Amino acid sequence: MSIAEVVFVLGPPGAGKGTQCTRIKENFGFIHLSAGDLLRAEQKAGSEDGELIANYIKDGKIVPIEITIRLLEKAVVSAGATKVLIDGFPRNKENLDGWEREMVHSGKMNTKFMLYFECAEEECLKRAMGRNQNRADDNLESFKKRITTYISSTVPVMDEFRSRGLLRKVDANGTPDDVWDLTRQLFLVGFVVCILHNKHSVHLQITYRIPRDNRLNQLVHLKKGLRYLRSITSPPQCGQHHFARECGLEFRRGRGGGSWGGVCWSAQLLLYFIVPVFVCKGTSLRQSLSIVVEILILSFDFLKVFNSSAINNLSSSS
Ligand SMILES: Nc1ncnc2c1ncn2[C@@H]1O[C@H](COP(=O)(O)OP(=O)(O)O)[C@@H](O)[C@H]1O
Ligand SMILES: Nc1ccn([C@H]2C[C@H](O)[C@@H](COP(=O)(O)OP(=O)(O)O)O2)c(=O)n1
Repeated sequence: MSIAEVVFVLGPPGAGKGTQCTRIKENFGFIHLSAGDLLRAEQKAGSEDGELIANYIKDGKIVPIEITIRLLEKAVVSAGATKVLIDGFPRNKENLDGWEREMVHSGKMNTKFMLYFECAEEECLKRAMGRNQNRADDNLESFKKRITTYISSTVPVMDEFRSRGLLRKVDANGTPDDVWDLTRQLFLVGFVVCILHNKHSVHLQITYRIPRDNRLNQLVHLKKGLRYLRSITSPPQCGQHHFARECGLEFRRGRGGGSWGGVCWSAQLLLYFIVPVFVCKGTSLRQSLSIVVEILILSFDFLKVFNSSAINNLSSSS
């Protein structure tokens, strides 16, 4: 069986993690595991850890990792899933260390990235109080404790993912539909290809959809790819006027200056949705097409760096 690819989902209590996870599950074929739900179910099933779990949850504290990891592993294995969302985990350093020790280093699962739903505390409180799921911890006193635990224990774990370049932040203050619009973009990775040809040349337009986070790494990768492409094709023409400049790999300095901070906003916007257009000219159509194939292979490689499994949209017309 292939190794499960895991996306963690975090954010303050009541931010709407579960709500968005349901949509991700329906649209992108993930299974959704909520660490909190698994713990609550274990408690209700009357397990020997039941009382301990109940006390931790009421006090807004984080249950010891041995219990949580056992439940998570069992759920992933029994679902036989390869794309897994784990909501509400890792909640503290102990959770993260346990996960890496038991799951990652043992080769059982791969961590893809962490999705972070950022939402104002008052809004979270309002949502949690209106949740109506009869939860023992959806009261003001428990909520305050959960927020305190979130700030002291969970935020450092998110910082760790940020420093690894694996944190994808979503503004979760809007309506569920607004938040979904932002969330889905992070999973839409792929490219659309349009091929037009005549006798000797092939006009190839590739539209990439890549996540907005970690754009600088993408830019570096893209730079390498484009340099290579320019060596095998005529210089790429550009579907978007800005792109010409970016293909030339000149960065305008942002107002902030500095080395990384200086990469300008337009480059960042471009990386969200890139439309390079290549005119592939060979001595024959066959030769032009072989160049096209090479570009496509490179495009796949390019996307592998992000979420190759999510390549979801490949079409061609001629
Ligand atoms: N964007 C949103 N705007 C308003 N209410 C929301 C939003 N997202 C979720 N909710 C509601 O807020 C409550 C908490 O959402 P939930 O997904 O359970 O949060 P979490 O899993 O982060 O604790 C639920 O009643 C849900 O219907
Ligand atoms: N990794 C985890 C996840 C949840 N828990 C416990 C402690 C949390 O306050 C409760 C509820 O978590 P859940 O993710 O369902 O809810 P909120 O995001 O806090 O609304 O479960 C835990 O101990 N360890």
